[in-house]
Amino acid sequence: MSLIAVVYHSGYGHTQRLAQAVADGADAQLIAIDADGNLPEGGWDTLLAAKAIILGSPTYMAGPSWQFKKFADASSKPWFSQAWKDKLFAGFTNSASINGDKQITLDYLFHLAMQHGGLWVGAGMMPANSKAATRNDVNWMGAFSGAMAQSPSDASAAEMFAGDLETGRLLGQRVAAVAARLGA
Ligand SMILES: Cc1cc2nc3c(=O)[nH]c(=O)nc-3n(C[C@H](O)[C@H](O)[C@H](O)COP(=O)(O)O)c2cc1C
Repeated sequence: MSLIAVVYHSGYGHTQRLAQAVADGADAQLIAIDADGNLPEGGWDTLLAAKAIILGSPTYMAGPSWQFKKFADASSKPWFSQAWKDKLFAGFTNSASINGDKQITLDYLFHLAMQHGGLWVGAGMMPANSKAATRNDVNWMGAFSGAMAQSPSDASAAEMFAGDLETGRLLGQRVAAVAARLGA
């Protein structure tokens, strides 16, 4: 089975929970970017070995956190040799507002993957946008380029919406399925 890595930052635990759901769906290895923007020992080696890299960050001030951006800038080292070329990539984000400019974060993750010569796997989920839709439905925010989650500003990570976690799990599952189909 392909090695899939989920590399993410989370300041307060919400994106961490979403990352865990994505990793569960992909049977992936989790790599947490720490509070100083650094990877744990062996993190870069795992990313190099991975067939697919799933990127995750909370949306802070209309973009990824600075810790995630520090990781992204440090990935200029594998970029120089295009060491991540042709890997599969996907992305997810979480923020307090329903919109909150989450799309900008997903777009950033997409463009980072493109700089690395990667192949992007989108959400591939229909939106839950009927009158009957609730926040516990899969893809209730109707994101197509990745998984979005909303954590109200006064909600703990333990209170995250089941639909968002399931959306993350399904994104991970899709990346694993695409990797298997490509024989990656
Ligand atoms: C510095 C900072 C900036 C934020 N900017 C946004 C934002 O632009 N849009 C939004 O909807 N929420 C914003 N939030 C709220 C976070 O996205 C939200 O609390 C999220 O659940 C945090 O995820 P985490 O627990 O993984 O760090 C911001 C929070 C912080 C601390």
